[in-house]
Amino acid sequence: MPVLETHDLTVRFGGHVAVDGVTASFEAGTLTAIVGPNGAGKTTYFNLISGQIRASAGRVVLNGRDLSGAGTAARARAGLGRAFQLTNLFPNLSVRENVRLAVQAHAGGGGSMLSLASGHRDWIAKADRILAEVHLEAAAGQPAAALSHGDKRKLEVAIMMALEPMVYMFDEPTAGMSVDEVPVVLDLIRRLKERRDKTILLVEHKMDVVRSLADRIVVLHQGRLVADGEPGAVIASPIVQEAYLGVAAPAAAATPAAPAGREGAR
Ligand SMILES: Nc1ncnc2c1ncn2[C@@H]1O[C@H](COP(=O)(O)OP(=O)(O)OP(=O)(O)O)[C@@H](O)[C@H]1O
Repeated sequence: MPVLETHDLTVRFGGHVAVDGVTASFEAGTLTAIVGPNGAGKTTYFNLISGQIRASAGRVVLNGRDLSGAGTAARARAGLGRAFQLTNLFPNLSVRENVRLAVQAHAGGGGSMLSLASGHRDWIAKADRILAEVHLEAAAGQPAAALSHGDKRKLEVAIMMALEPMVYMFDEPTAGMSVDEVPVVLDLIRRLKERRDKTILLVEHKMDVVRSLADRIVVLHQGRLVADGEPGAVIASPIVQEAYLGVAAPAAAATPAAPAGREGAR
């Protein structure tokens, strides 16, 4: 059974259909890259899945459960994890405390004083394990606000890992990062993928990143799903060739809205 499904997912902004009847399903242990020209509807599709915006029509189903009427918090509790919202961080708390709070929230941290005390040790131990995984252990005692942009992103991934979602959604994970920070974040995503039990969705403009990480590519164009499949076949398809590589598509194919090679500007 797929972990996540969208059925005919659609949103209209005034007369503009930003996401138009997108039906797709995503299995555990797979990383799907969602690509398309600027304005194709990729971020809006993410917003519809995570509940940031309400669909005009269609459904979002997680593990067989229809979440279409649920808000963002309920969707997060149900197992949808979205990275890089930046609102997740407590800037004045330490890096470790930020992760510990997420571990505790996931554990449902209540109970007696005794269980709270032992729970607290376990939560910190788990927070430290996660910080080691994302290579932030050396910064554990620093306030979150003191971190570099790249390290903040790692901390956000750590917080998301602490919440143990079923689905990880990354919207341009390397945007705004320095050259030396990029491989660290990509390595994090690669290691999440290697666990084989998570469903990962990645919006990404850089085709080299997509090629190196994706098991599958979904192409959106003017809000519609226009290609979906194994990376080699999708990258070779006329619509992707034209949108990303500047090769003219046959007359029958739709014309992408963005100039060729636009992703290279990111
Ligand atoms: N809240 C909104 N109100 C009105 N129009 C919107 C809103 N959000 C997105 N849009 C429009 O919907 C379309 C899809 O936008 P979206 O940001 O999802 O595209 P994208 O594929 O993520 O683009 P990019 O690659 O540039 O980030 C665009 O035309 C955008 O202007």
